[in-house]
Amino acid sequence: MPVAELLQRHPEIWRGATAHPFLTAVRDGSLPAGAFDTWLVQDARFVADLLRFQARLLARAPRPAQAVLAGGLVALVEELAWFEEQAAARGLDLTAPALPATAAYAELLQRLDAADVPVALTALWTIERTYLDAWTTALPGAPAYREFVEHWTVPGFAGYVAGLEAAADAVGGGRDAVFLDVVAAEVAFWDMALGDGALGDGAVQSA
Ligand SMILES: Cc1ncc(CN)c(N)n1
Repeated sequence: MPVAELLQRHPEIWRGATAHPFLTAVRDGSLPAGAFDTWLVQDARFVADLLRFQARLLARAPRPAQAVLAGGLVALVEELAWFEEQAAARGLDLTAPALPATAAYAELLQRLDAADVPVALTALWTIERTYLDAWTTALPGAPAYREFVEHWTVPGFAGYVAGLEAAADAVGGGRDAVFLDVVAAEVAFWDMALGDGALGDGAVQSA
């Protein structure tokens, strides 16, 4: 099954991850800066975890998937530098401990080291496709967050996600279980930033 079919097979959980209240609040400007900052610090940790996962996946990837994975690794290193700049500008401490959703996502990535390559590639495509579609939902972004929304919706990122899709399809990806695990981890990650009730009671449940 092509990986893109997974989106149609699981529309509700997909919508929960890509039209989350965190994203609509980024779009309309109602997201408190503190909730965004919590999310930003945790996402920097996630990117570091993803870089390690992807490096391990590249080491065992089939020849046709190497270029897209290697290109993605370089982009993640640049992304980490960008997070460091943003954190410095906002006065954030990137050494803050991982919150539970971040730690759980890191554990999922570690478990995927033991999964076969089609499953791991499906996971990586799901991670990046979810992120792309989520930030697309937040377009154009309220002025306070516009720079971030624009950063994660550039055509180059969409092209990278398309490359991952082709790599996953070429090895027969399209596995429901790992797709559902990753999307659940993405939902939990958005929820985490709203965990202190940043948008008021019931905001997370209304996803
Ligand atoms: C939680 C999450 N998921 C995905 C991405 C995309 N690299 C990210 N930065 N953070």
